[in-house]
Amino acid sequence: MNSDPRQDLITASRQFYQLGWMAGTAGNLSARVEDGSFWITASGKQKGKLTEEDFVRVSLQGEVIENPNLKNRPSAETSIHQAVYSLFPDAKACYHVHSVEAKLVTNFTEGDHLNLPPIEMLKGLGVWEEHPKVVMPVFKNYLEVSKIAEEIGDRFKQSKPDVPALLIRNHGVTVWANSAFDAENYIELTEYIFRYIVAARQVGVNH
Ligand SMILES: CSCCC(=O)C(=O)COP(=O)(O)O
Ligand SMILES: [Zn+2]
Repeated sequence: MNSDPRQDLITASRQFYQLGWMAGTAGNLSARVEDGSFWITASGKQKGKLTEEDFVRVSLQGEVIENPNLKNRPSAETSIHQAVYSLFPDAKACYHVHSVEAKLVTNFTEGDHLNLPPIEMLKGLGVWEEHPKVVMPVFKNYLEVSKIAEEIGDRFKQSKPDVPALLIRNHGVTVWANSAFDAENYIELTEYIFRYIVAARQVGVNH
């Protein structure tokens, strides 16, 4: 585990910003350190040009334990990162982005999950079956973010998801992984899958 993951987070954030997945201040990224606490983007920062001062280190319980700029507040969505790290103790990074497609696909289901197409890219998310029937959980988007985090905890304590990712309706996608490197891959893979779902609809392909 990288003892200070902020440069990895800065690089990933810049790339996602350039791809339009973290437009303006949208999205938040975090990564854990040895003691179980995690560095997370401070709230409201422009995601294309973060510096090490634009992060806050918080404990698994959400207490701020290191803050290079006293004007910083942790991301408004820190409680979701806390829920993810509590549910998945091996997770070392948690990335949340707001692409257009991640929002669009949540309108293709009224239920609490999205069916994923049986495409090769699922292997990158750990699904190696021949004809996979895999879903991604979809959660309601509450103004009170702690309610989203609570519902994530309640649902995933009952049963773990097929893939290390979840959607929040009309909001965005969140992934978690054992390293910052894998979390970046998972964001790229999920975004590809969402683009594929949107494109398949447009040309009338039904899985
Ligand atoms: C313009 S984005 C609205 C808030 C949000 O959903 C987000 O991902 C960024 O919030 P943060 O507090 O982490 O900057
Ligand atoms: Zn968000």
